Amino acid sequence: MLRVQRLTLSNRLIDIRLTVSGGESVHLLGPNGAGKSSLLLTLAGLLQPDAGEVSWQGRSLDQQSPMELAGYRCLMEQQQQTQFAVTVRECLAFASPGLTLPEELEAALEIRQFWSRPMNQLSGGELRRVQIARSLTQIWPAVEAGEAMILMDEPVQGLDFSHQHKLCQLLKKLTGRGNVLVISHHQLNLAQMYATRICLLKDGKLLADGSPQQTLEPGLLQQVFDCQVRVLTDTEQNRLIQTYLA
Ligand SMILES: Nc1ncnc2c1ncn2[C@@H]1O[C@H](COP(=O)(O)OP(=O)(O)OP(=O)(O)O)[C@@H](O)[C@H]1O
Repeated sequence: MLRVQRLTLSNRLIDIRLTVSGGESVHLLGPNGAGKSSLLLTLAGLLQPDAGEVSWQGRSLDQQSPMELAGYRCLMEQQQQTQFAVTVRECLAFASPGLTLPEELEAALEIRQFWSRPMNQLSGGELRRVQIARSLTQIWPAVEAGEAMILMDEPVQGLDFSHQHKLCQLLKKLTGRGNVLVISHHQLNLAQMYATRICLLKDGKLLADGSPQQTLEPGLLQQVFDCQVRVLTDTEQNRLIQTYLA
């Protein structure tokens, strides 16, 4: 279980409280600058809060060495620069020496076709798929055991429609094993399809935390995004579809 108590980080995060149990998939939504990346970095133990605490399985991250954290927690950051001409194979081998790419990662991310290509010659979406694979392979034993904390900052950015869904289906499968997922992005439709919970952030504050039905609600979305949002329901699938009204 991931637990966040009264987390404050300058004016970027204000009194955030959050508990995420194994098997939950929490999607962070909010406008640019809301605090999603700051929250993910703090959950990962990479940013030290001014106040409050992040704990995993009852132990504060402060009590854990970088080595221990690296065994069960991954963070795929939003901006990942690749200046080096290492191949995809070398990049993955560096992240997880001796590990062959798990078949279920390949099925969703389809990166073997780039195996011998230099990282700095991939397209934006291709590179993102490799970066997702690298993040997950780094902690693969914990993922397989259902004991991982998977943090992803806008992993769907740049992915085509099909790979967005393949990634979300993969993550759903992984949380089904008991792993914790906290992911940020800007796709309301993906959130309604794949989130078990949605957290709406604005100006560093957690404005709402609940199921897709509770949070993808026109009044709340208007408050968060400062624009009118119409929420449509696909009655055949019993799914919500959100549409922005100009
Ligand atoms: N290194 C930093 N030092 C100080 N302030 C920062 C830093 N990085 C981001 N901020 C500020 O913190 C606030 C939250 O930024 P953050 O990157 O967490 O937002 P976000 O919700 O992830 O935004 P986006 O959707 O644009 O990625 C913003 O006001 C931003 O300008």
